[in-house]
Amino acid sequence: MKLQLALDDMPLQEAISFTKKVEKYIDVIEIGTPFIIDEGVNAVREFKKEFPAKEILADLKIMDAGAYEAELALKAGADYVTVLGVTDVLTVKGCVEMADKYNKEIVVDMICVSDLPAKIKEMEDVKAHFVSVHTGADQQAAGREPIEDLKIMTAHTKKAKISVAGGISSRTAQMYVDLNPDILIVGSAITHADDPAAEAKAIRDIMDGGKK
Ligand SMILES: O=C(CO)[C@H](O)[C@H](O)COP(=O)(O)O
Repeated sequence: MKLQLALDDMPLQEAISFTKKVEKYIDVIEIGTPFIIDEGVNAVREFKKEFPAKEILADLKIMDAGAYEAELALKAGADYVTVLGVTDVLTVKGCVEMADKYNKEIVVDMICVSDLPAKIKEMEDVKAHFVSVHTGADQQAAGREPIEDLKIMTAHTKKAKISVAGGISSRTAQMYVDLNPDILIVGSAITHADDPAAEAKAIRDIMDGGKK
């Protein structure tokens, strides 16, 4: 199981300095959607240069022009690019074909997907590499969390790898780890912590005590 750090709300240089404080606990660095809106795919390029041993996810949340947009991030050095599950399957297909060309992977963000089992099947039919449970920031503010969707996801996914995001912290990580996703995604619990390294270590320790 990998730990993905989501960087959403820091400028580039601050995000690089921040990541140095927690890098030993994490496997994947996510250039989050607000971050990439602010800095562009150049942030992917800069992070790949600074952290060559880490995998980089570009959280583009692609909605159209799948192949073209995915290639922008893949060319910049992304190991993973996200596309939205709510979009047309043709867009996902375009992303997957482009990622395969680069030998990289597409993560389908299932935010706002209402029929998860049907969408999982559709995504697996086009050979999406990952399906990702996601309770968004606005949904979290209304008291929602991703645990029930992760249970549905693990029950219905046959081939794709699974990641999960949405307000996960050291307080809640165990119940997600128990469901054995391939990637656990944590953003604000680490980036907004009083002691980010301690929070990242606490989550890593829970993961290392769980299934790998
Ligand atoms: O994709 C995102 C927001 O759209 C976040 O990066 C993701 O939800 C992880 O952050 P947090 O742990 O704070 O929820």
